[in-house]
Amino acid sequence: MEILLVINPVSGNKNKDGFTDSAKLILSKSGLDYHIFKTTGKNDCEQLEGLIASKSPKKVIIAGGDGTLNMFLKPLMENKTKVGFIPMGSANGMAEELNLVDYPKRLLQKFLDSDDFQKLDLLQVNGSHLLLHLGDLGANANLVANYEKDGGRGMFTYAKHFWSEFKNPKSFEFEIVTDQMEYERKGVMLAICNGRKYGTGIPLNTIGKIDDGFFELVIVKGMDFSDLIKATLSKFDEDYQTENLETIQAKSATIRLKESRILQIDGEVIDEFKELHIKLIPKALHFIK
Ligand SMILES: Nc1ncnc2c1ncn2[C@@H]1O[C@H](COP(=O)(O)OP(=O)(O)OP(=O)(O)O)[C@@H](O)[C@H]1O
Repeated sequence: MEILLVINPVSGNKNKDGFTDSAKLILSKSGLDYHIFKTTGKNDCEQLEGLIASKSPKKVIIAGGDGTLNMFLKPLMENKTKVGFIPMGSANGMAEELNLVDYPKRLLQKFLDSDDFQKLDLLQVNGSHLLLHLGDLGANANLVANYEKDGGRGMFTYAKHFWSEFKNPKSFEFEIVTDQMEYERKGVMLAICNGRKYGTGIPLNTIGKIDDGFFELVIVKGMDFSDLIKATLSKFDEDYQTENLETIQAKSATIRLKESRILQIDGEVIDEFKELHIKLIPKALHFIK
């Protein structure tokens, strides 16, 4: 089979009926053999593994949020499948990173037409969780966890939790041992970056590249209102600098915390951890350009 189109019908609280109809039209016109798989929220990864095994699709194109793409990283990596991603989530950090800012229909057409691909690095955390874009411990992970627990959704709920977490973030101590150096540090947040920016466009570091064979640990030592303003404005100005950030580049690292903290990866809460072992897997995902 040529094309497997995966659609998360609930990501970003966006109705995908219109997109699904347009996609069927585009795929039929292309004359390519295709199948559409709508995720259900249950055993989706196993389902995709089954579809890859039975139908051997040349390309898998995923429409959803960053969490949807993350769910399928393992089989996509293991099968060296060519992947396209149509950002239709709430935060869309990957869209910022990979410049996927076109209309969904146009992105679909681009992925159908192109055979060119770029090999992206992935990070493996504690031997099992894969990270494509960004993860963190501390203030932002707490924000993601509280937002997920809250019955409400949308900007207002997000703003409420953002404010309660970031107005007075609590710092914590940790030790980092990379393939190069050892560090003892304290901060309100420790970010694990394969890329550079949050979905809001707020950059965490200026050196990260998603295919350079390195990842970056960014220690946010403190955060005040002027930092947030500077970070937001820096969307337009890459010269964002603050003494509150320290960037450590590595190929592998162990992080030891004094107390367990929540870890979020690509916008999804994973669990609480006291120790993290991070390893870069170079050129693991074949991403259609
Ligand atoms: N049909 C479905 N019903 C309920 N949940 C679903 C369904 N399909 C997938 N999911 C769940 O959706 C989550 C992934 O959503 P995703 O993160 O892509 O969207 P989002 O949170 O709206 O976007 P973003 O990550 O960009 O903020 C996974 O936890 C997955 O299990």
